Amino acid sequence: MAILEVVHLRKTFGSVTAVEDISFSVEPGEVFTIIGPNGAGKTTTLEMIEGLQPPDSGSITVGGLNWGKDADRIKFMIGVQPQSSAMFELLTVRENLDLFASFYPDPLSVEQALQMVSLTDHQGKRVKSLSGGQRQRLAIGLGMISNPAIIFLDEPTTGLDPQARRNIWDIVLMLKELGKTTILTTHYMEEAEKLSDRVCIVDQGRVVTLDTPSALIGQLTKEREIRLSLMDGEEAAKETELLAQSVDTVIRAEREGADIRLWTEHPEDTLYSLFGFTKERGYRVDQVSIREMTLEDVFISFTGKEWRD
Ligand SMILES: Nc1ncnc2c1ncn2[C@@H]1O[C@H](COP(=O)(O)OP(=O)(O)OP(=O)(O)O)[C@@H](O)[C@H]1O
Repeated sequence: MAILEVVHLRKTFGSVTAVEDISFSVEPGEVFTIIGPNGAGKTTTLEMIEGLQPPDSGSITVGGLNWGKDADRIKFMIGVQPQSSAMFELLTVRENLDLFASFYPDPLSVEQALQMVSLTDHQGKRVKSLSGGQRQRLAIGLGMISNPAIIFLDEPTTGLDPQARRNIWDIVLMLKELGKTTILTTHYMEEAEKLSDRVCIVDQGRVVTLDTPSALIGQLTKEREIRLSLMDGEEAAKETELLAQSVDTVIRAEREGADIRLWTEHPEDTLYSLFGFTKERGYRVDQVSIREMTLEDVFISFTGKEWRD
């Protein structure tokens, strides 16, 4: 049974329709990621699920319960990573966790929470002196302190350096190992691709597609991009480009200086033909690569918008 079910959610603010029609369901233990352009309605959707905003219409079921009748029980089932403004800047990491733990009947021990978010060594530091990554880990620890079944992480890695982002990824993977359900939003495609069991792309308040990262990528055309760079300069590249354009398996080819890019559904056959030609001419190939499609290509294909990082 789904642990979270959202059916035909809609929310307007005056003349602005933030969420037009959003439906999805999440299975227990999944990492479910919502991505979308700015203003797509992600935060509004999360806030409705978290009980912070009432929807205009539609229904939300959390573990078989709904906000209208079972608000108190739902509050104990979900954990929300608070914005940093919800933390007490002058209290230490440990004191913040202690305080949040006191709100719940059966919280994790502070030691467990510290360990989960790798802050044991920093427990005596005041929040105001934490690094961005440590702050964000504390925010997740505060969201987890009630030992909820579902945790909501709204852009937990935005603005963090690559190492700090990886530390958060480790926490998400650990939550999965513990059997928790994670609802994530992110602006980093690589992160969505790596961590998510399923990805839901929303645009203009609607779900435009929803599936596993590999199924979403697999829906795209089978076209692959080959990049080839020749050591023998522009003239050699021009000739090779001309040859490439006459190869049956090549859909199109472009050249910039000594670099050639071409698109094909049959990379192996195409490379045989190209290498046959360069070998015959005695041209030396400096670099060759085949670019795989990524979630970013899926995003652009479904929303028609460039991704911003
Ligand atoms: N309280 C509000 N009052 C008026 N308009 C709002 C309010 N909250 C959100 N909106 C509008 O609703 C739309 C969706 O906003 P939302 O914050 O849900 O998008 P988002 O996908 O989370 O965007 P971002 O990636 O920029 O955080 C936007 O046009 C936004 O300006």
